[in-house]
Amino acid sequence: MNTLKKALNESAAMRWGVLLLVGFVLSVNYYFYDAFSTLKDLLRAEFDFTNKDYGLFVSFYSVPNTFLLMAVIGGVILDKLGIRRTGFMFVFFMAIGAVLTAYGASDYYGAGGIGYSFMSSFMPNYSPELKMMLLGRFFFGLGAETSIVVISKILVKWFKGKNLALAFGLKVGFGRLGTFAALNISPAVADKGANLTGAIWLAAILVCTGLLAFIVYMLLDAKLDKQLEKDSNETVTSKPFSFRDITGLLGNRAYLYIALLCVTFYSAVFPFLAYAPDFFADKFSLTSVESGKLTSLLPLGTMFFTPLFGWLIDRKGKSATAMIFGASTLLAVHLVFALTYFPPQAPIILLGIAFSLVPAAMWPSMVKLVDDSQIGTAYGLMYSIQNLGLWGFPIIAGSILDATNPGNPEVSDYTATILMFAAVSLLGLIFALLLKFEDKKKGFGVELPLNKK
Ligand SMILES: NCCCC[C@H](N)C(=O)NCC(=O)O
Repeated sequence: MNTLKKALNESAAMRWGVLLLVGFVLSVNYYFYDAFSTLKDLLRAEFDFTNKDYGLFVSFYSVPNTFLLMAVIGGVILDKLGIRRTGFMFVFFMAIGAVLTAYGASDYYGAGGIGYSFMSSFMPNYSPELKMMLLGRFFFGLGAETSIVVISKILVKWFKGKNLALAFGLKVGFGRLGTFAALNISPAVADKGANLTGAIWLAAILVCTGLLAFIVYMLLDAKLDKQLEKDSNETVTSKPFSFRDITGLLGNRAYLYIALLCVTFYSAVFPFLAYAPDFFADKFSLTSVESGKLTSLLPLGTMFFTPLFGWLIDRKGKSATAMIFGASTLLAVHLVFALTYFPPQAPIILLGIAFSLVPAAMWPSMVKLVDDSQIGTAYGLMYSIQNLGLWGFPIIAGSILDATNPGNPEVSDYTATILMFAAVSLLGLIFALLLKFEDKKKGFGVELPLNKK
């Protein structure tokens, strides 16, 4: 930099302001993802959604990221086109997807609005409403996952060398804030079905305001680049992308174990969360507002615990042990949910601890396993692998639920479904143990404090 003026990222106020802006984009992303879990019964009543239809809707988020490898490709595009253009494009996709989903659930569309007859013309087993909502969820997912990768890169740009780990922990906290808000606001706005479309439109409008927030961020980003005398194309990697980068990563056993822990652990949490309000409502005879509030204890706890555990792991290390502890707690909680009528508050708090420990330990551990030049590809690949689980398990859960509750009753027995989540958690525990053994054997230093590489 050849100017005496302080660059924007040198100002703490600016850095935390940027975190607030992009944190908001992440919050609305998570809000939309989770806004439907408390509406599951209302979707059944209004649009005749079976459990499998609902599972399909949840899972469509992951279709572009898994089958089109969009999270990996998004990472490569990010390195080529830079933060502003990639971020705008993918947050825009998120907004389009959210609006299409809300449109699919709207009265105007249901009364034969634009696209209704086309959506009625194929696959008659799926309603035109479901098909339009699936299309929306597809675009939303396409934009949402890569926008998380973009936000990670933004944090590195502004916070590298200045509380980066804390910034990452707070970033997860912003995501959980979105989930917490969705679980409380969505059922209240839906008002037992009197305003179902209003609740979905609210979620879509929030995503659109996220796009506005991102545009404001772009102005700051451009100013910072100008100050740092970068060209308008921003930082780009000179190294061309090669598929050998991916095979190389998968050949690293420690990376493979952490990716497999990622897919199994998150598959036993996010798809579970999509069913949790309905599960609690059915098992403990709660209203949708009460079960939404109960489920929201989970993101509420993780909002505070994740930055705290991140801060501890930075200083004390023990990441692999933290992942083992988190995965075993998840397994115990699912067994309690499936097999007992133990009051759910305590297990939910334990689940919150597990759901803070594993993310706080897992994501930063990557710097111990792969070279800095491969971090983007490593995260992108891990997201794509993770999305395979986020795609498959909501459908599997819905299918098990349909099979064990013939006739799509209002109150369902979730025992077999939750036992399936327990089995997935057990796999996660096995991968966490394998990671610890591999780290011990090869000496990556996963157990060491993060600031000592
Ligand atoms: N919004 C729900 C899906 C987010 C998935 C994302 N790839 C992820 O893993 N985020 C990390 C986290 O702990 O939320």
